[in-house]
Amino acid sequence: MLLGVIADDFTGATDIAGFLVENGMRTIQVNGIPSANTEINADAVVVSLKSRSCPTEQAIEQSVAALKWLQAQGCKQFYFKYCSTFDSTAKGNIGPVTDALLDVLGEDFTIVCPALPVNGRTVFNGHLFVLGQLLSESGMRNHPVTPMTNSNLMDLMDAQSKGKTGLINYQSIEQGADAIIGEFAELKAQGKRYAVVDAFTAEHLNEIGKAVSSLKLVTGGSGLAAGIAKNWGEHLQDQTQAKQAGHPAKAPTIIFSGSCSVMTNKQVELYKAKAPFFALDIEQCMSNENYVNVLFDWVVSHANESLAPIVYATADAEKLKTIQQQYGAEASSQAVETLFSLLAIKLQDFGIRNFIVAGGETSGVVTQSLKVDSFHIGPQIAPGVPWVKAINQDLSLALKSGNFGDENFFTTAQGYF
Ligand SMILES: Nc1ncnc2c1ncn2[C@@H]1O[C@H](COP(=O)(O)OP(=O)(O)OP(=O)(O)O)[C@@H](O)[C@H]1O
Ligand SMILES: O=C(O)[C@@H](O)C(=O)CO
Repeated sequence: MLLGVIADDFTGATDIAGFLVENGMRTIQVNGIPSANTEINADAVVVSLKSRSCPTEQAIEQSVAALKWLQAQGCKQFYFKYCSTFDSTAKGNIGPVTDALLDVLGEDFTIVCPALPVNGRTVFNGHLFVLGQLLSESGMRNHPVTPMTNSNLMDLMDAQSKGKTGLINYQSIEQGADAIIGEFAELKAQGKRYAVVDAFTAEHLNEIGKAVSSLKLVTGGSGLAAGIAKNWGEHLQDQTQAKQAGHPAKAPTIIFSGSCSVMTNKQVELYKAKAPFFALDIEQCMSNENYVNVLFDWVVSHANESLAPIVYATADAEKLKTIQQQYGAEASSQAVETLFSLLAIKLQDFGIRNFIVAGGETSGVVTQSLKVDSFHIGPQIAPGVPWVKAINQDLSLALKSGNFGDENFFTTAQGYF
C-alpha cells in the first residue's frame, strides 16, 4: 500500500477515490476503520469517516485510529481529505485533526490545499473561491451545519489549530516544485506549522503534488490527488480489472437528496419535472413514527418507472432558515438523517440495489445504515462523483457532494446501467 487517505465524510471519500483511480492508482474505499486483520490489495486505500461535524474529540479519536490502521497496512504517505469548501467551524474539525495526525506521525509541517479547479474551487492569495465567488459570498454561507462566513484560509486555520499558518502564493507556485520546497523550508524557519497553497489550475496542483512527495502528511480537497498519484507512477500496476469491479448494474434505483446546496436545489428542481418525487415534511419526520412506512409505500409504488423516484429534504436557504428557527438546526437535521437511514434499510430489504445520494452527511448515514463496509470505485459520473460498488454485497451507490455535478446529474447517473 502506498497512500492512505483519511476522509472526513463519505462523499469526500468517493470524490478523492475517483480521482486516484482516474490517475492510475488501484483504490479501495473502506467505510470506518476495518478490523486489524483486514487485508487489502490496492495502491491506495481511502478510509471514510463521518467526522466533519461531530464533536472534535470524537473526530480526533476516529482520525488517529484510521491513521494507525493505515500505518499498519504499510502506507508510506497519508492524506487528510476535507471539503474543497473547507467545511468546519471555529473549533474544527480540520485544525484539530491535522494537529493530531501530525503529532502521531512525529511531523511538524503540512500543507492546506482545498483547491479543486475542475469544480470551481480555487485558492488565490490564500482566499478560497467557489465558482469565482469568495467562499463567504457563495451558497456555503448558508450551509445548515457548517456555514462558512470567512474566505481567508490562514484565518480559518489559525482559529482552529494550535500552530501558525503561512501562505505560498501563486507567484511561488508558478516557479515550480523546487521553489515550493524552498518555501516550505522558509515557512518552517519562521515557525509556521501549515502552509496554505494557492492553486487555480491543474498545473499548479501538479507542481504542488511533486513538492509534497517528501511530506508524510498532506491535507486538502481531492484536487491534489492527481498530482500525488503521479508521484507513485513507477510503482503502479494495471487497474483495468479494478475499474470494472466498480461498475453499476441495471437494478431498482432510488434517489435520496439531503443536501441543501445551491447546485442540489437546481438538480432536484430539474429532476422533479421528469420523475416521481416526494418532498419530506420535517414536522412529520420529527413526530410521526409511521412516516417512514408512508414513504416506503410511495417508493415501492414508483419503483418500476423508467426514471428512479426521488425523496428529498432539499430546501432553499430561506425555507431552511424557517425550518431551523421552528424546530432547531440540530434537531431538524437529525430527524431528516434518521428518516433517510430507516428508509434506506427498508428499501434495501425490499430489493433496491442502486442508491444515488446527495449530500455528504446524508451519504454517511445511508452508507452506514446499508452496512456497506468497503467499495470498488467505478466510472465517474461527474468530476468527484464516481459510481461505487459494495465489496461485501450486491449494492451500488453514487454519493454526490452537495455542490458537485451539473443540473442533469440525477438523470446522467442512471445512464451508466
Ligand atoms: N429541510 C431540511 N431541514 C433541516 N435540515 C435539513 C433539511 N434538508 C437537509 N437537512 C440537513 O442538512 C444537512 C446537509 O448536509 P449534507 O452533508 O448531507 O449536504 P451538503 O452539506 O450539501 O453536502 P456536502 O457535505 O457533500 O457538501 C444534513 O444533516 C441534512 O439532514
Ligand atoms: O471536497 C469536496 O468538495 C467534496 O468531496 C466534499 O467533501 C463534500 O462533502
